[in-house]
Amino acid sequence: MSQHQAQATAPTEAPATGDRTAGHPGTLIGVDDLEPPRWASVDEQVADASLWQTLRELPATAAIIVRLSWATAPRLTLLAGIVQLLSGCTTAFGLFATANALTVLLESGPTPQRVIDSLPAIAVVVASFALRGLLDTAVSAVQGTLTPRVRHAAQNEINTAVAGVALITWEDADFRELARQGGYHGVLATENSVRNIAEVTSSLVSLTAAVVTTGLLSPWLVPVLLLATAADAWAAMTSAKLGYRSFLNMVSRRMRLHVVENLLVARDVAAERTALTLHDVLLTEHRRVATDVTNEAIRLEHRKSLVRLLGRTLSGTGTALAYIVLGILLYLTVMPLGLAGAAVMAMRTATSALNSTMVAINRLYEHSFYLRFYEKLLHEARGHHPPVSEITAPRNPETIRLDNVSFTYPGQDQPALHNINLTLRRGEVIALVGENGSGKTTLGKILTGLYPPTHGTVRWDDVDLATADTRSVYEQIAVIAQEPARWPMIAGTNIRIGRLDCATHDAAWHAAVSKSGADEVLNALPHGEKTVVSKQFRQGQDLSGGQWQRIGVARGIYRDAAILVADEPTAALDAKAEARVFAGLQHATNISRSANSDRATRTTVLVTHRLANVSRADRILVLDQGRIVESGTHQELMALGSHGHYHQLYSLQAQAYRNAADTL
Ligand SMILES: Nc1ncnc2c1ncn2[C@@H]1O[C@H](COP(=O)(O)OP(=O)(O)OP(=O)(O)O)[C@@H](O)[C@H]1O
Repeated sequence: MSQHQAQATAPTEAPATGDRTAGHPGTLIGVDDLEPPRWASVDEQVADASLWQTLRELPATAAIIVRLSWATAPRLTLLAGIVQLLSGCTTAFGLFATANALTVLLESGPTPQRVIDSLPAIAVVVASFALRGLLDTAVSAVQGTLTPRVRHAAQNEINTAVAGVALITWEDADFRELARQGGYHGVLATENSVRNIAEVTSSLVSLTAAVVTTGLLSPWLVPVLLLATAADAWAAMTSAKLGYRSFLNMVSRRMRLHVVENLLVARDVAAERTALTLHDVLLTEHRRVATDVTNEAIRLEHRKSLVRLLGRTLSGTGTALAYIVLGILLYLTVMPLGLAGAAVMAMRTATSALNSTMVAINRLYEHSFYLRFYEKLLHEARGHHPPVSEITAPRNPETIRLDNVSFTYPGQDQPALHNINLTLRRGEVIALVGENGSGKTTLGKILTGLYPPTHGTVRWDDVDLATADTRSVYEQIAVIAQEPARWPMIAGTNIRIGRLDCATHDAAWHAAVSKSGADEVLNALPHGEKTVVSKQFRQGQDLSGGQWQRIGVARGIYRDAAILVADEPTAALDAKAEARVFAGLQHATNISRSANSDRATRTTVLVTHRLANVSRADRILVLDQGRIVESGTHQELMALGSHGHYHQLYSLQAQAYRNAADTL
């Protein structure tokens, strides 16, 4: 039995109610090891890079942040840099001043006199501390203004890049996960990195001052101090690297957890979750994966503790060595006692500055990994933007022509469409029929330019859509989806969302709501079209499936587009509403839809299994396994006789109605 099977059949905490996943070969999802995303395997190379290689990349990380910060608020960035440097310089100055005061205090001679002699030096120390306090306040104020702006800019950059990707990109699960992780961890890392860079700058200045002071007092002390730091640096960076590697190892487990967590709370599966008594199954699966994740987190912490222990031991040895060297210098009278006091203080300051530098560099180093998500997401998203083109799609095209079009979904072996040749003419109502999975929805997306064909061309008049500006294409289309989007807004906006710039109650609005039957839905709502139709809000309410479908149809008609694809627009409608919608769509094809519309007619593509409704279509295309196998009017296709696909499908449906009528 494999380890995974063993995990699946013997979950760590099977509830008393019984573990229904235990009988599965594998897990609830069905496969245990979900393949990690592509970008995670690329990042493994990053996690395996040597410390030196990664250190060398830190300036590049800083550059990303400085660029972003500069682009967001150049003056504020400059100011942040200046106050941070000044604050570091003041610390350095304070250190020199303190060393000076100590040297005077510990010199030989009567104590009262030494105290009096050191007063000016002590005054300088006090002044430097006061200035440091002021500058620290300035640093916080500037940081507090800059950091949220940088985060906002980073989020905006990501949103803009992600919003612009071609529709087909969302078919790629790796990209979706990258968008989720990069959008969260990456943006958070930009904010944190701004702080870290500021910390690194200021602590490096203090560190330099402390090391220089120590070196001036005795150059022998510097190498041992640096040895202590190197050990700390190694420990901090090794532990960051371990953390990142563990994150990558757990990516697919966390994805699985995310899926199960969503299922536990998602409203759209709540009824089935309850009726199928899935709570225990989901909880078991969650516990099983969460146990793996927790064990890994514990293992990681143990490994990190070991690394830290080793680092501390080495760095403690380095510090001890520094004090031994100081003792030897005193013993050999190479260094007078007066200077030794200052040296101790400088060494303590240097150690603390080294520590804070290391902590800051380490944090920056940690965040640099997640900044990669940010950069990678930006890069990938921009790479998936449709090319910019000067060519615009024709308004209200006369013909839509598909030549030898084939289409395969990303990551699939079998094409969903094979070698389609087809011409649609303006004003036609075309019905796409065929069995489940025959390619109807896919064909609708290809001829509207939503998906690019894998082979072949789609032309609107003479313009190849592959060369056209996509926005100009999408402005010409309306899609009534099989399951229309349920926008979490008021009912009216749910209808107008495809043409928000239009007047509120024009002729197009009335046509859309009456042809779709959405008028009845709006009338039944407590606040009419102003009713919030989303349970995401406390005052919101939901609609039935059929009511949503009417809203979806109204939205499609209201869009007033040259090409309308209605994909199963009536699947959830009652018979009366269905007849009304089909009549409405047919009618909407042949009339001018709004007073200010310059289009005479539109092209309508109907995808449906309700064959009684397509008999009046101008042309019916029958698809089978991704190919058009028949084409013609209802009469022509019925004339092909009982061997014809359409004839068979139609007769089956008609027979079902006749049988039902006979039994009454
Ligand atoms: N997003 C997708 N990724 C991969 N394969 C897909 C995807 N969507 C559909 N397919 C596959 O492409 C083929 C055509 O699907 P399509 O949705 O176009 O069929 P359809 O005729 O509209 O089906 P139905 O009548 O059930 O709505 C099917 O084999 C389906 O499994």
